[in-house]
Amino acid sequence: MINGIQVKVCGITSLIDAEAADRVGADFLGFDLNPKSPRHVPLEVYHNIVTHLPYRKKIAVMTEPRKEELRHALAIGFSLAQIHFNHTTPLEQIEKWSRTVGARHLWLAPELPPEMDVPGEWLSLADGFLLDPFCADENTRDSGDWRKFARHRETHPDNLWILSGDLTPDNAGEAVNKSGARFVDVSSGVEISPGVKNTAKLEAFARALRQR
Ligand SMILES: O=C(O)c1ccccc1NCC(=O)[C@H](O)[C@H](O)COP(=O)(O)O
Repeated sequence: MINGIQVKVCGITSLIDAEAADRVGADFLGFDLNPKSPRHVPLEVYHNIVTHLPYRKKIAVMTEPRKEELRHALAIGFSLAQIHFNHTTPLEQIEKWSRTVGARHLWLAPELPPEMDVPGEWLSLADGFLLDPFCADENTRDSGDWRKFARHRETHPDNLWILSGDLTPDNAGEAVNKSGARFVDVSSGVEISPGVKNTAKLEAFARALRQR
């Protein structure tokens, strides 16, 4: 927790990076299990890392997983699964993911078009939602997308709302202040290359949250 904000550092691929994230105050560490991701972490490496950091919450980051993959992730010690999926995914599929691990072990990270809100029928299926409120147009970022995050958080306080997507040391303070987020997720904004974190950027990110 940094200045009242919970932090997840995602895309951890090494013990060095896990320890650096831990030192700056990350509450959650995200491990990408998608083999196609440049941040993919093989399970042997994951096991080696968590042996040294057993007390941190570990998130399995997955893209539209099969039921068996999801079940396996929880069985080998991940605290919960974060599923990335397209907004057109049928409700029955999301219900299956939820039934497989239980809503309290599930975060959903839907790719939503800017004009689309999280559908009401998804809310009971997962504890948390990652909402990426950034949009291509810099000019509308301030007025539209921060409000979208804030609106979800205020309207549905029983869910955990996690601000994610393109957060950096430069924009984290403003992002939190304008969105009202109490939980942020950062990955590429604290890297020197995909899957390799940078201690100075992690420290700068933490400083931005402390000084906001
Ligand atoms: O990081 C990836 O390569 C990735 C690939 C496929 C699905 C999800 C992926 N990453 C998720 C995350 O890193 C974070 O949870 C989050 O979306 C923030 O990422 P960033 O915008 O890089 O801060």
